Amino acid sequence: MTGLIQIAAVEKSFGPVVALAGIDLEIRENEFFALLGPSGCGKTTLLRILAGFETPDRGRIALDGRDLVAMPANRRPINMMFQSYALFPHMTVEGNVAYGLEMEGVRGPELKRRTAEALAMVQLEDVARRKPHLLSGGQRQRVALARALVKRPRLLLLDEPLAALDKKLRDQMRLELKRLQHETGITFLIVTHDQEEALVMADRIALMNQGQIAQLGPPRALYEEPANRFVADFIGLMNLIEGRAAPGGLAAQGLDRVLPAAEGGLPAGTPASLAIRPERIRVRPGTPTASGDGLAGRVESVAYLGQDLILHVRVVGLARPLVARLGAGQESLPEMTEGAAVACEWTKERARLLTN
Ligand SMILES: Nc1ncnc2c1ncn2[C@@H]1O[C@H](COP(=O)(O)OP(=O)(O)OP(=O)(O)O)[C@@H](O)[C@H]1O
Repeated sequence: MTGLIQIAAVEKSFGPVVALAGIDLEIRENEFFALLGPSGCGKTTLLRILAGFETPDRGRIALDGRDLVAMPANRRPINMMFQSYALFPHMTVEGNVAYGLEMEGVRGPELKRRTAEALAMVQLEDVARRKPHLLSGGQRQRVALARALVKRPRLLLLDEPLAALDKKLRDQMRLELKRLQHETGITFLIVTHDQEEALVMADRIALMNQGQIAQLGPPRALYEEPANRFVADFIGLMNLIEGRAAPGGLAAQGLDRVLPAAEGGLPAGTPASLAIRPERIRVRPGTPTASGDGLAGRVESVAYLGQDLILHVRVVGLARPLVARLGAGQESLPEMTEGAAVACEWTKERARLLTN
């Protein structure tokens, strides 16, 4: 895949507030890209800069190698779908979708054909003559999508596109958005604070924190190989145990031993956190063997989540209980009750040492 958008050293402040503190990023042709991060991390600002609603203080942005910052918003081959959808209430669905094309001077059979195509793409042919207030939330969103896609932009910006929908519809629309991206071949850039949404939909994710990119990569890399504590904590559930790097793993604070972890080249003595996913922890009833690596603990709580069981295990000396996720098929489950003595273990390679 080739580069569509190049963002280099982009900075933006609002008075004393630094919204973007130096962003370098390439968005590729035909990819589904997610800007993910907590509220206030700068993702909407970056989206608005791409759309042309804000100007960066410093840095360069190019589309197909051409400077984008100097290009007026309405000349950019970029469309934006707003969180509020911003539909025209007095126009029909069809009218809303056709509007952008009419503004570009498209008329007659071509206007009809392209509008019909866009409506078919989001399965709204049946309600083409209705006004927006007679549509469900999901249908309104499809109109907004059709309106954004009909002009065939090179880049479609989506600002929290699923935020206004209920959970069931949201799950459905995730797949729908992915299908639309695939079918149209248009590059999608979505802004979301919902990590699950980003993991499910995106080809690549830029996880942002305080105006910077904390990690950029495919969902799997962010989940399996978080670059730092912030990423580990933000994506999925993660146990983080504080201590210092030591030969073989982490000399844990509050424990008189080294917990197994891949050292990742950290010199012994460096302050670090051991990161281990709940599904990587094995929990056995009973106490650890003297020679084993297991940590002795007591089950503090048990929660059934359909397929899985989430255990909180209190380990004397550790600041927080360990969270473990067990498949519901395991034989030892009947013994996992509150107060039960258990041993928690993991393979060295499954745990990583992270700094900052
Ligand atoms: N027009 C503005 N004037 C002043 N401050 C702003 C403006 N726009 C954004 N900010 C500030 O810049 C920072 C980044 O905001 P931004 O909206 O980009 O974050 P975000 O990650 O999209 O958050 P959210 O998910 O809450 O929208 C925040 O501290 C915000 O208050």
